[in-house]
This record gives sequence, structure tokens and C-alpha cells, in this order.
Amino acid sequence: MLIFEGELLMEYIVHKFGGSSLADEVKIERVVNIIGTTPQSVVVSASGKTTSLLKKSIELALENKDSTKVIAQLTEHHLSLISALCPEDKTLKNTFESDVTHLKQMLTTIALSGICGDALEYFILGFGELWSAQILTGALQHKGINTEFIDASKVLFIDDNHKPVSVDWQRSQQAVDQKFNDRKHKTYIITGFIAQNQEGVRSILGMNCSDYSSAIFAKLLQASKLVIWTDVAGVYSANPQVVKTARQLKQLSYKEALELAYFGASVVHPLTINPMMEMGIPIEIKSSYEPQKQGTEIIRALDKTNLEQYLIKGLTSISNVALMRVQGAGIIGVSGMAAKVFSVLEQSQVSVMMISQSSSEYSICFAIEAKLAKRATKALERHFKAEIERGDIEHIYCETGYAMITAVGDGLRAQPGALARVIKPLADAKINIHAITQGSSERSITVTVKKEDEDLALNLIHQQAKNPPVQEIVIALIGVGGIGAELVNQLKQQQQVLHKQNINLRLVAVMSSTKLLCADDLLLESELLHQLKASDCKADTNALAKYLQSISCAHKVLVDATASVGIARAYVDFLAQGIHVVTPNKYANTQSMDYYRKLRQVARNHNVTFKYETNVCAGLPLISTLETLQKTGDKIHKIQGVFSGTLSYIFNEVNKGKSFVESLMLAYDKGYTEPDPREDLSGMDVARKVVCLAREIGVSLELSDVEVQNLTPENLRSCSKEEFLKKINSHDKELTQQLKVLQGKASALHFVGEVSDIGEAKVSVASLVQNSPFVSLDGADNMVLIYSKRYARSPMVIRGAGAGVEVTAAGVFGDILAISN
Ligand SMILES: NC(=O)C1=CN([C@@H]2O[C@H](COP(=O)(O)OP(=O)(O)OC[C@H]3O[C@@H](n4cnc5c(N)ncnc54)[C@H](O)[C@@H]3O)[C@@H](O)[C@H]2O)C=CC1
Ligand SMILES: N[C@@H](CC=O)C(=O)O
Repeated sequence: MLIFEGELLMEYIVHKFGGSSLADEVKIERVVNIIGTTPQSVVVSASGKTTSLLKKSIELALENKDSTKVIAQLTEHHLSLISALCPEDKTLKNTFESDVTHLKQMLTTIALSGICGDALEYFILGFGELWSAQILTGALQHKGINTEFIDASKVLFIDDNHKPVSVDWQRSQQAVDQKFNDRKHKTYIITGFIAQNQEGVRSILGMNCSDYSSAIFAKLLQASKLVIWTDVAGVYSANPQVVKTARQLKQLSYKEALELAYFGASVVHPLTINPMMEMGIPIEIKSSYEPQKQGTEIIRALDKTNLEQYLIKGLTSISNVALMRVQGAGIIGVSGMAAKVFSVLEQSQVSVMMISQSSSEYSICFAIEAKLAKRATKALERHFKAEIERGDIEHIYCETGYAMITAVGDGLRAQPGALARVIKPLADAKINIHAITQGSSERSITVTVKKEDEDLALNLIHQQAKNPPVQEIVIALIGVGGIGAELVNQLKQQQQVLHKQNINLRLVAVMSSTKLLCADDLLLESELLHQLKASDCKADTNALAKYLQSISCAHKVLVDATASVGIARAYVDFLAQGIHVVTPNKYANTQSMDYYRKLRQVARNHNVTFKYETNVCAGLPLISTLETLQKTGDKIHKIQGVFSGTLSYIFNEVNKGKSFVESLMLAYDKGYTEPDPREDLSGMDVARKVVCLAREIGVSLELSDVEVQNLTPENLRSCSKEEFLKKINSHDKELTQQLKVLQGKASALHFVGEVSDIGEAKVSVASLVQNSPFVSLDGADNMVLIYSKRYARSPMVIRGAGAGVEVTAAGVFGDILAISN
């Protein structure tokens, strides 16, 4: 409705303030400021915990226990509000004190009789709203604002014989039209929750029904908007305490809000929606703590972009659910069986939250609140005693410990694949779905899972909300040397770019050889390495795995950027816990064949990936190429190549006239060498690569099977790395000379590795003739020749930088991203 204020045509707004917004004097002052001087209607709940305290006083009285303390608490709270907000309003103080006297008398009657009928209980519970509405009226009047208090039990008429109660719209409309006749000039403060029943007695609309009151008044007053003020700024896509990435929703359709509210989201009371939907009155949900902040709008038609952007608008869950199943061959085709089951439940006041019936009609499965499980089982067993005895019903199963998760969104309607959005991430994470239904509106999909899977399931489904869905990958990094540190740089650089492509990367843990640092997203830290050094947490792979376990995400990746055997041996434990492993470290793939097979078996069993593209030729696409060739039916016969970036660099520089040790130290400084450069010089790094390749083409090769030429001077093979680096210079002449001799008349020298499909494997210095493809190599380049059934005459050639932090980290990054596919 629009009303004329002077010359101005203005909106008429009905507000509703919940108990949290009216909990104390400061909050009520805030409400007074929000209301301001514009005439409008305001529906209020009881202040703070008043209704619970009134309920508690009844319970104490019923047990004949002393409720003085509770009453004193209520009295003190309200008297302090009155004296702070409307000190001169003696009538209000007297009315309140007289109410308290009556309340005490009623409690005494309950204590003496041991009985409290519904009517008396509702009458008592209604005091809270009467008090808060009168106090707010007083506070506004104290500020000189023209305000009138309305006791809803004088104008709102209901029939409370059945639940939910029904409103006598006609009678209420007449009363409201009469009572609110000064709407243009006055603000009305109305009690929420209460109404007058068919016996003319003060009653309630139902527990937590102040939202509903406000919707009824918005309808009766033909408001142009209903604003519901609460303690959070609008509705979230999921509970932010469970789903960290939950976002505030700007818009919801009435039907989305209805489904969310029905399935347990604290949006608004479900009954609130219907009258607003019927009248097309928009609802806005806002925070009274931050009134300037945009809230959530509930309207009839959503704007199109909003509809298309999110397939799943919101997620709710009900945690304590029991699944029940009435099962038996004797119920197949028996007409009215389902009706009987549900009418027994209705008579026992057990509300059914979800139903699924097998198409064979062999069983009827439904979900109820876990606390009602015993009552429901007993009632069904009693009613179907004869059928059970005859064996028509084999059993009435009831199991608690479930949670019911509902995904809601107008975008889910008539959308092929909508169901898969909900169930696929759960299947991938091996979360069993025990029951599933899609509402006939197709606007909601409900799955029932074990309670222990609830939080993970919520997070996984939430990642599917967007269209297309967001892929979240959490990363834990072990080893922050050359490759590890560069990987962090690249992840930081690309985080925003990937975010726009719906890939959400989070670095949640970093571990050095001494320290472990865990956080929500370490990519946001500018001083990551300093923080890692300062961390109180010792390096520990078990602690890291445990931390990863605590994170709800479909893709958790461990990146090992060390050259540690110990870490490589821990991969099985990570894989077995559902954590993917990505690594440039060659040690895992070059342990025994048994360990090699075990890694793959464990990864398969736990539906996770082990990726190691950078084990050979750094960032070059070699492992993936071999995989594709073989998957498409090619047969690899031989692989030959310059597989060491370090040795390639040394040989290229020596060929140009540089000394051996100078070239080695340059390779070391450029980050090409292994942490201990003897790993390169000894040929072992190339030998590991050859073993890795052999195994990729199906040859069971052990490291000891490879024939290796070792270039490390004999007396420096077993000393420490530091001693080696100190003494290697004294071997420069001898090493440079050794290469010159080896070169002889050859065009160039390179350290070449090769492996064949019959298991011949060797790594050694090769004298190259002019037309050898390796002669053209430069810098730290690698070159690989793949001879296969399809590439028999002329091998497939892969060439490019074979070492270096940038290309290697990029290769690791590529493996991480491949996991989300
Ligand atoms: N540098 C390169 O061009 C390439 C390296 N790789 C492989 O990448 C891995 C890392 O190489 P870089 O970064 O160059 O070596 P790096 O020596 O710079 O870094 C290794 C880091 O791992 C740390 N570390 C060692 N043991 C650890 C443990 N148990 N727990 C936690 N941290 C530990 C070290 O303290 C060091 O910070 C190696 O396995 C290497 O073979 C693979 C392809 C190319
Ligand atoms: N040290 C290695 C690094 C890559 O594996 C090399 O030089 O090739």
C-alpha cells in the first residue's frame, strides 16, 4: 500500500524486530533509531530470553519447584529497561508490576494443581511480547514520536484448536481497519506471537511465530514491504559456522525461502511466506546491528542473472534425524498402506520430514526427528501388530544418527544434471547416501547421510552451488626450497585468475624439515617463510595429515617438494586418507617395485591421484604423453634422452670451453641440481628417471638394474655435501680433461639415458656424431626420443628446459590443477 504523507506518496512498511534486537537498552535504542519518525507498524518479539524464562517458570511450577529466581530475573530485566528507556512512564511500570503479580498467582496455581493446560501456558508465554511492545512504545514516545501500543490479542483472531492455527481473516481485517485508522500520522507497536482464540482468550500463533505475526499484519495493513530485523545481515547460502565459503544471499524467491525454512534454515518461520507470496509483498531480512548493510530480499521473481548464476541457492541441514523403514513382501500392492503408516504417525504427533517409497512398494522409508524415533516405532508396532505376526510386515526398522541435507534453488528446476550436482561430490568423497528425494517442485533435493558425514557433505555440495561449480583444492606443501618457494609464488600469482575460472586454491599448510605451519589460506600471507620459521609447531607428517583430515574439501593435495626418502615413504599414509599426492621428488617412484605397486593400489582404493609429471624432464609433458600413447594403443619400444638438466648444462658449457666445475657451480646456483649435486654427477638422478620411465612403459625395473656411469671423483663420493662443495674445485682440471678425452673426435658429448621394453637400461656419457639430435641442445635443455609402434621410423621428440625452479614448479602446478578435473 502507498499512503499520502502531505504531498508525498510513500511506502507503508511493516517491521518485525526479533528478541535479539530488543535484548537490552542499547539494542532497543538502536531499534528506536531505525524506526525513526516515519509512521509505520512494528511487530515485536519478547526481549532477549524472556519467552524461555517464562517457559522455565512454568516447568518449575509444574515440578512444584521454586521459580522466584526466574521471576526476579524477568522483573529486574524489564524494570531496568523501563527505567532506562521511559523513566517517567509510571503507568507502564504499574502495568508491568501488576502483570508480574498475576504471573506469580498463576504459577502458584500450577504448582498447587500440578497442571498447566495449553490455554494457561499460552496466556503466560504471551506476557513477553506485551512487555517488549509496551517498552518500545514508551521509548519512542519518550523521544516525542507519535506512537501507539497495540495488543494483538485485541485485533488478531485465530482458531487454535488445530496446529498450525488458522487466522480469521475477515474478523481480523475489520478490527485492524478500525484500530489502525491513524496510520498516516502514527507509528504502531504491535505484539508479535499472540492473538485471541475462538474462546476470546489470549493465545499464541505457535512457538517462534512472531515472524508469522508480522506477515499477518503486513497483509492486513496491505504493506508495501515487510522488513524482518534480526542479528545477522540476511540469509546465508549455508551455515557459515560449518561452511566457511557460505555467502550472503541478495535475493531469494518466496518458494526458495519456503523450502529453506521448511528444511530447517533459520531464514524466517515457514508460515511467514504464504501471506506475503499471496499478496506479492516483498520481505527483506536485515541486521538491526548493521542497519546500513544490504540484507536479503525475498520476492516473487528473481532477476535472471541471479537465477542463472547459482543452481543451488541455499543449503540446510537437520542434524538429528532417524530413518525409519516399514518393510515386507506383504505390503506390496496393498492399497492405502502408506496412508495407514502416515496416519499412525500423525496420531502420535510425529511429523515426517522426508518420504521415499521403493517402486516395488516393498518398503516405505521416511525420516523423522531422532527424538521421536521411539514413539514412532512403538506406535507403528502397536498398530501393525497383526501384520507383523502374519509376516506381511517383516520389520519396522528405525535407526538414528543421520542428518538430512537439503539443497534448494529455483535454478534446480528442470535442469538436467541437477541431481548429479548433489550426489556426485558425495560419491567422490565416498559418503554414502541413505535416502534421497527431489521435491516435486524440483526446487529442492534432500539427501540423508550419516551424521558424521554432515559437515563434509554440506561443504562438498556447497562447492557445486555455482554455475559452473567451483572446484576447491586445498594444498599442503612439504619442502620450501627452490621448487617449493617458486610454487608458492606461482600459486599466489594465479589465485585470482583461477578464482575467476571457478577454481579456488587454498594453501593450508607448509612444512620445512623442522617446522609446520597451518592456516586457512597461507597464500594470503606476505611473510610466509618467516612465519614458518616462527611457528611453534614441529614438522610432523602425522600432524599434517590430521590437519588435512579436519578440512572439508573434495580435493586435498599433498605436494612434496623435497628430495627426502622419508617423505616419499609417507605417501601411502596420505593416499590412504583420501589425500592426493603431487611430487617432483623421484624417490617414491624409484623405491622397490613392491612399493611402486602399493602406491598405485592404495591410490586406486581410495579414489585419489598420485601425480609426478616433473619426475622426468621437469615441466615437459613426458609422463602424460607416455600415458596417452599407451592408452590409445601404442606400444613403446625404447626411450632415449638427455634427462638431466644439470648435466646437459655442464656438457653444453664445457663444449663451449667453460671449465667443468665452473659450469657445475653455475648449474647449482641456477637451481638445476639436486639438493646434493652429486646425485646428478653420479648419474643416479638420471638412473632414477630411467627407472621411472621403464615402469611407465610396463617394465619391472629396479634401480640396481641400471648400468650407471659415475662422474663424481672417487674421494668425494662419501663425504658431506659441504665438504664436496669445498673440495670439488681441486678436481676441475681432471674433470674437464676427462671430458675432453671422452669427446675425442666426436662432435659433442652428452649424458644420455636409455631404456627399452625388454628392460635394458643404461645411463652414461655418449660421444655424439654431428647429425645426432642431441648435438643441438643448449642450456639446461632436455631432449627425449620416444620410439614406438606408431613412431617407429622417426621417433616422437620432446624438447625443452629440463631443470629450473620456474618450469618445474609450473609442472607441479599443472599436476595440482589436473586433479580437479
Ligand atoms: N630443481 C629442479 O630443477 C628440479 C627438481 N626436482 C625435484 O624437486 C625436489 C626439490 O628440489 P629443489 O627445490 O630444487 O631442492 P631444494 O634443496 O631447493 O629444496 C628442497 C627443500 O626440501 C627441504 N626438506 C628436505 N627434507 C625435508 C623434510 N623431511 N621435510 C620437509 N622439508 C624437507 C629442504 O630443507 C629444502 O628446503 C627434488 O626432489 C628434486 O629432485 C625435479 C625436477 C626439477
Ligand atoms: N637435478 C635434476 C633436476 C630435475 O630433475 C636435473 O638437473 O635434471
